[in-house]
Amino acid sequence: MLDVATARTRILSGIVACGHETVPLGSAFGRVLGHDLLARRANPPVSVSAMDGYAARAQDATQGATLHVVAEAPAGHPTSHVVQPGQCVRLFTGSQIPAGADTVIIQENTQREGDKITLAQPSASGRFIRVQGQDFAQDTCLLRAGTRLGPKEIGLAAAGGHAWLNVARRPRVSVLSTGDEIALPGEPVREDGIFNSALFMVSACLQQAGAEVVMLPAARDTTASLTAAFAQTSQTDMLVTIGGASVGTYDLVRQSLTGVGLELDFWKIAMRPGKPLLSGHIGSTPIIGLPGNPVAALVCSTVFVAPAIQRMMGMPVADALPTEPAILGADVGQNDQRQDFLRATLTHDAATPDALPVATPFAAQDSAQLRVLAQSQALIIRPVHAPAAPAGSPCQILRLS
Ligand SMILES: Nc1nc2c(c(=O)[nH]1)N[C@H]1C(S)=C(S)[C@@H](COP(=O)(O)OP(=O)(O)OC[C@H]3O[C@@H](n4cnc5c(N)ncnc54)[C@H](O)[C@@H]3O)O[C@H]1N2
Ligand code: MOO
Repeated sequence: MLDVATARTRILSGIVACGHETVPLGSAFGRVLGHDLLARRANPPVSVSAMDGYAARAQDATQGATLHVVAEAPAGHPTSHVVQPGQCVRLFTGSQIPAGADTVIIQENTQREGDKITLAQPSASGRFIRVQGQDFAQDTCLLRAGTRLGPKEIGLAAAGGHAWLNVARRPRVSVLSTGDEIALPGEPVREDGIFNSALFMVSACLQQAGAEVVMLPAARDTTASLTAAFAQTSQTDMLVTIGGASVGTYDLVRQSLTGVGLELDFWKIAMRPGKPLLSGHIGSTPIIGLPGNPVAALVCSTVFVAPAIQRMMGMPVADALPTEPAILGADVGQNDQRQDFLRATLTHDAATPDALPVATPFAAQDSAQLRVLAQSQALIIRPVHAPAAPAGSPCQILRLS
């Protein structure tokens, strides 16, 4: 069976980036920048006050000095007055610093009487002034191509004067669950029926990665039903199936996909959970067949499918899994020929906050146990044939979001 690292590399190597489109800034959250973004102008565009107070010449702003208030310049209403010796201009946070002034005296440090202020403290040159371009100069590269746009990146793009952004098109991913026993939550369900947790869980994982997900109605365990469902997916950038991937008589996904032109890359990998994973393509469309056990479906989505979607959007995704070091919180036994991904909690020792997190595996590791999965913050990765390891040993983890 193929090892996990090779399977991931092979899946990612078959991914081609989607094209770009231009979207309004207000719709750009979560998207990935197509080009480097340069500042259209400096921020701040002129030197402004960081406080409510008075602009003056620092050499006049000595303790006990009295200055003449000659103008008022609210933010958005600059004055053309040039500050002369003995003068000051009343201004507010964000007001442009008038010519001639090089310091701001905060109003708490002044006593005002009519058009005169007396200073309780001196104010040095440059004090409380945000100089032009303090944040960034015009044409500074604010964000690199491939950056995912979260709230702070959106704010930076706005500050740089961008109303529209060139972003990667969101890959459209069809997600098809299979199985005669599967019912949608809320639907009338047979006594032996199983709610379709994997469809919603996998779809959420892929949406989090940036995909536009099309959830198809579940296919029955027949070649005819599966083939009819595949016919609905022609306008898709990727097809992800759930279930029917194993060796049972009614596990018909692989055969049915072959009937509609699947070129299989691999089927079955040395992974637990996730053994019957299938990868290939129909024409230029990547096809991933996830195992039906819902925990296996999510673990495989996290390890293989979400990074493939991120690569389609031009994000930098390494072939290697983004693992981190941790300390085992419980003894673990010897591993067999499948790389294990143990559901685990993560805790941090408050006494030694710089220490590695402690990853404690749940005793229950069945790949149908969604409650254990929901309580897990990470997967402990146990290499193939790893020897037994006691609590306190180093280990590698993959964080779950
Ligand atoms: N003889 C063998 N049996 C199995 C093997 C094997 O190697 N030899 N592999 C096991 C492994 S590992 C897995 S994982 C499962 C995967 O099987 P399938 O991909 O064929 O999945 P199904 O048989 O369709 O379903 C398995 C299990 O998951 C439930 N399920 C399916 N879809 C959903 C869904 N959308 N939401 C929630 N639950 C779902 C289904 O009811 C079954 O209980 O095969 C093992 N067997
Ligand atoms: O992938 Mo399966 O869940 O290993 O049992």
